[in-house]
Amino acid sequence: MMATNGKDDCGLYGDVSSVSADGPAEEATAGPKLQNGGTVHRGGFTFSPEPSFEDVRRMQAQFTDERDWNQFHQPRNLFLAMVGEVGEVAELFQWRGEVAEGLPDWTESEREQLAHELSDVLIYLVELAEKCHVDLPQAVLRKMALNRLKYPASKVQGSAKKYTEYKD
Ligand SMILES: Nc1ccn([C@H]2C[C@H](O)[C@@H](COP(=O)(O)OP(=O)(O)OP(=O)(O)O)O2)c(=O)n1
Repeated sequence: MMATNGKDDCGLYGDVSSVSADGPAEEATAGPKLQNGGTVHRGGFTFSPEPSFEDVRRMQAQFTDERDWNQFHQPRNLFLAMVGEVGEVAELFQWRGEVAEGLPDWTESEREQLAHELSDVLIYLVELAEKCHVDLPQAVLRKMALNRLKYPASKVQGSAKKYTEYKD
């Protein structure tokens, strides 16, 4: 069972009524059509349902407490550590040219290295959010609702233009 924040689990798209004082547009609350009991399958790949962000927050808090490292884990340090790990992800991609989805030309060892570096980024991101008191899972829901408002599917279909480039 996934851990919660003691808040109502309001589903994948949450209560986004706080997005706008005028109330959310229909597209913001509905979200994309979901298949197979709520999981969108794309390219045959999905994540495991666990651990949740809250699980990761708790495990990292335990890891740092056990080492008396919380004294070093202020927001700025965590942000810099996260950026450093993003740089390590960049190193794995640099000089390779374009990389196809699923990384078919990568060795198992290279894939595992990428999994490690992406995990480092996530671990620091989750701890940074914790130390800044950003409830990350709910913040993601609110931001995705905003993204759907900013980029209505009917308007931007097949175009990668920034929302500021649309005239109306
Ligand atoms: N002060 C620290 C040091 C490490 N970690 C944890 C969080 C990261 O998941 C991982 C980062 O460890 P390293 O700094 O050793 O970085 P790498 O694992 O990427 O090693 P390397 O830089 O050799 O690739 O360990 C942490 O929480 N706090």
